Amino acid sequence: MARYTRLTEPIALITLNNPPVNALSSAVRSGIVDSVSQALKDDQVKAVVFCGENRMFSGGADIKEFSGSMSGPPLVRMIHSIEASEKLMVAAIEGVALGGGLELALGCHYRVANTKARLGLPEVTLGFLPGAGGTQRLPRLTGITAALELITTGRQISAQEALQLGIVDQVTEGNAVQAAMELALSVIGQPLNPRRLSLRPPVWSADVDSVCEVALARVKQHSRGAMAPVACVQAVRAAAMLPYSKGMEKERQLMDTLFRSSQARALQYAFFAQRNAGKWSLPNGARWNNTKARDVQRVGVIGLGTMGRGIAVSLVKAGLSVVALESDAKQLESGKKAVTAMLQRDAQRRGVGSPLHLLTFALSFHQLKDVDLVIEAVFEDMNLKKRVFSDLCKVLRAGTLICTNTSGLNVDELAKVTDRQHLVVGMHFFAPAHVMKLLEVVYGSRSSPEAVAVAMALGKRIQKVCVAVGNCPGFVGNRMLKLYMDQSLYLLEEGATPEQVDQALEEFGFAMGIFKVADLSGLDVGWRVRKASGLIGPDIDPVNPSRWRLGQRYCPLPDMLCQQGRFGQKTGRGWYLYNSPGSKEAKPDPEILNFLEDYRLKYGITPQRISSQEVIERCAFSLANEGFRILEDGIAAGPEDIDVIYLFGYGWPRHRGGPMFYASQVGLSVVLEKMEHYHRIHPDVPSLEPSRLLRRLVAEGSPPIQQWRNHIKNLHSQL
Ligand SMILES: CC(C)(COP(=O)(O)OP(=O)(O)OC[C@H]1O[C@@H](n2cnc3c(N)ncnc32)[C@H](O)[C@@H]1OP(=O)(O)O)[C@@H](O)C(=O)NCCC(=O)NCCSC(=O)/C=C/CCCCCCCCCCCCC(=O)O
Repeated sequence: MARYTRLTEPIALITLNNPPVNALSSAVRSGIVDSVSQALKDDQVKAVVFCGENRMFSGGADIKEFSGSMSGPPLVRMIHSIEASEKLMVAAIEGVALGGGLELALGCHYRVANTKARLGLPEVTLGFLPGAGGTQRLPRLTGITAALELITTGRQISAQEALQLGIVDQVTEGNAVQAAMELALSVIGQPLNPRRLSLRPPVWSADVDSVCEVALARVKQHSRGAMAPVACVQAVRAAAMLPYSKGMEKERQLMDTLFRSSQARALQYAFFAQRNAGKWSLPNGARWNNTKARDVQRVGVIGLGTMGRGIAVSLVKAGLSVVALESDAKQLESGKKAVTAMLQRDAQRRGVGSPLHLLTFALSFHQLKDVDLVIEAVFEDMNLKKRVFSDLCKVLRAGTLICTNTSGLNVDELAKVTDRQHLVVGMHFFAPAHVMKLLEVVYGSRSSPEAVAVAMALGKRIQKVCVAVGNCPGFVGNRMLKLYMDQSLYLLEEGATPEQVDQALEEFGFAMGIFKVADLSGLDVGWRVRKASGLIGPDIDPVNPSRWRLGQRYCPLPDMLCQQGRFGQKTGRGWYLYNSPGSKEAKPDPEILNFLEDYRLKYGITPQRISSQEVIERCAFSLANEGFRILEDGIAAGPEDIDVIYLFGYGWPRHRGGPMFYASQVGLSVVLEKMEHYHRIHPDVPSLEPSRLLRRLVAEGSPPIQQWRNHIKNLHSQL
């Protein structure tokens, strides 16, 4: 777990050895403590170099240990004794030095990093702070402003930036261990006290208070309701005001509060859920580790509307060769301009060469004949997509995959018009596609495991967080979203205002309330979908539209807004009022309040006082309830996948883990009770009826979320 090597020079090498990321588990810490004591006992050893196996310094403390009882040598004490040692300690950083890994390096007297190394203190993303002295040592090296930024965001930096900030003493193109040894030999015998960061005075300056206030305002705005970033500011402020030992007391106090908090548990769950999503499995037993993905080099993108442009940009940025196709010359020209500009801007920002040579624009399907995979991103219209699919089959090679970028259309129905149903999968990108991290990879009933593997691998290559999901209307994300939207509309009918609902959701942690999101996306989008699905037709009275459609309660409010030309931000009016079309600042609109009052009067609805608690319960629990149905139906492999979709595609606050995790934290019996209560009051909303799986999990004693997969398996085997 930590290997001790006595080198011929007066140097000992301690190699952290805990693949894949050399996390500082209890065994690694024990190994380090033993190795350091061995070095200290050896009179010939004048210096110790720390490094990591496989050119990976350390990914930090072992996150898995946080959910159990912590044992082994405490990290804080271990690092302190390394720093206090009378022998020279040097960190040789390759790969990453993150969290406790960087804190260990900060305890060393010198730090050398390879140019490709990345350094950071990402603890805030796990719900706590760099609690092994990081909040006190880093500001003493970089000053308070840089330390605040790094610790409150968890941003990883390059070795070069670390050098500029004074975090490392030397950067080398070559082997960091070799460079660290050379540095050690050149400084052996020099006094160590100036190198011990804990001996440095507080980093006070006259503007500390204002700097911290600005940082506090920033973190409160960026991560609404998250405790850890606020605690990080408080801890760093202590480094500016207090001697090291007092600052460490403050760090410890704050850590004690955060460490077992529900937010920390949620964020650590999210960390593993995200990694777990890549380990996909299909109901037929095919899995990520028993299916090979063949290589994709050349991709066709059909349609250069908003989605197609974003997809093409993502592919090219990842080094793939792209043929982008449009149906008419004018659209092709405007798509070409937009994609080119996006790629050029990005290359400029990142200081890299333009990748435009990877991109070809085309008007004829024949130019797609050599591609390995096609992503169709035309308008969301089944007939149009079917036409494209059958035209494609005339020109593509036999083994070429056809993927459809759809937000909810039936992938099986599309596959049927092709000569290769096994090579058809859905790829549901989120807008803007070059920015949003989520990709739902949708397997149809005939999709081959290999096709899924290829789509998942391609998604990963373009740096998406990919989740494999089954085929049903809306897949996972939009199927759940519909119920969330329905509930928020019913709340308006019953007495709430858009700003009241949004405020409750934003206080819960969403970056934006659902009505603001709807205004941003455009209310006309859903209107078109409802028209296409037969919910709105010529038989509906536009003045007194029915609140009952296809056998259930229906809220016509959004349709009525669209009839007034209120499409959201783009028209300057939607659920909110905007200064001008396209402007982003949403203001409450008195017209909407009157409109809602008239509506309630017209339909004889007595407005109720709706509390924030009811908003959250009806929206969040409805999401989770549908999530349970999705699990029952086998559309998602586990609750973690659903949560990852909500975290990366729908703005669910990360410190609440995801809708399924939130339900598990609130308590499944509470969720069940609430759903029963709301269903009793609203029997005309069938989706409020508690799902079978929720009932079953409660009957089985509400097992922890990590065990739900087993219960689902049992449920399926009994069906
Ligand atoms: C950049 C990475 C390191 C690598 O990325 P990549 O190459 O893409 O690989 P991944 O797929 O992400 O990861 C590969 C596998 O490794 C697992 N992994 C990664 N990092 C860790 C880790 N740190 N611990 C455990 N496991 C890890 C990952 O899950 C993958 O596993 P698998 O293959 O899927 O099975 C990237 O992984 C990355 O960014 N990692 C996380 C980096 C990070 O966040 N580090 C910070 C960790 S936290 C930390 O270091 C904290 C330090 C201070 C702690 C002080 C403790 C004091 C305790 C005091 C307690 C006081 C309160 C007590 C009160 C009470 O008792 O009640």
